[in-house]
Amino acid sequence: MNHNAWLAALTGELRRHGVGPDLTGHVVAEAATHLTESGEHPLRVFGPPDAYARAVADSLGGPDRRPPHRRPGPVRLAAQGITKRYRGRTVLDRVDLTVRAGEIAAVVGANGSGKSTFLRICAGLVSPDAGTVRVHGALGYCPQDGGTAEFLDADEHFALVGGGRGLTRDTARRAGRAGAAALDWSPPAGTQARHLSGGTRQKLNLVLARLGEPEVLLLDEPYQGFDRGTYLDFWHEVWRWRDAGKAIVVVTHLLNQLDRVDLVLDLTTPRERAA
Ligand SMILES: Nc1ncnc2c1ncn2[C@@H]1O[C@H](COP(=O)(O)OP(=O)(O)OP(=O)(O)O)[C@@H](O)[C@H]1O
Repeated sequence: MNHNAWLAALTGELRRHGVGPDLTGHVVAEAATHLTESGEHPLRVFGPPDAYARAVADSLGGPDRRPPHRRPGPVRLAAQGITKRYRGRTVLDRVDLTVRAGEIAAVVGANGSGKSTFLRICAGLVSPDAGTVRVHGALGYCPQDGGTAEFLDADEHFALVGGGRGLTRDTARRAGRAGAAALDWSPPAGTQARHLSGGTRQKLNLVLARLGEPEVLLLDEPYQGFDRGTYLDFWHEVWRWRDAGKAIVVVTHLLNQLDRVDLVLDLTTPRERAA
């Protein structure tokens, strides 16, 4: 089955599973972009179209809904009045978000609405033109892509990033391997990151973001390339972290019903909404 046949089958399966036309378009476009960029085979990355469509449908509120919301704790992330312009175009216009310990916030919006830019500003990687970000506690950031070093294997990543967070080599390796196991991944010793599939590199990114148990987690579409089982494992992990008192921000396209999270920041502009 080639890319186009797989994408056509995915479109049909998503509709058959009751996913609306807009979201189906988003999901198929995301998958197409990932396949074009990675050059990987769809069956290897996403599995059969029916299984992937079922995972997406589940994420929209099947039987596997989030557990009850616990009482949130102190403010961990406070972004106020965030404004960013690129080449005279306003990408973010006075955006506010406050996330407390024990809360999950989703950042949603159309392609190019500034979701990644907002997260990068919260992570301190990009300066806003106006506004402030205050983070209370350590911060872990999982980028949409990149973020791994081509010639290092998983254990070397754990040691390097863990070392930066005050963990010994052994502790970092144990924590990294436990995080990987929670995503159903056993990193092979000696396999450099450049030889991992796109989805597995994202698992590595996610595990690295969590090393040292930071209080605030910023996750930029971390599940791209995950198969269905890993995608569901991912949400169970996010809920576990939330219940352990972490403040979590997830950029996502897939959750327009958003019943798995506590807060939603929608960056769609009124003009885009009217279009
Ligand atoms: N460093 C940069 N220089 C110039 N323009 C940029 C830069 N970074 C982002 N942009 C522009 O800002 C806008 C928002 O980009 P961003 O990646 O934050 O959107 P997004 O909502 O995350 O998109 P997507 O859903 O496609 O991932 C886009 O028009 C993008 O081209």
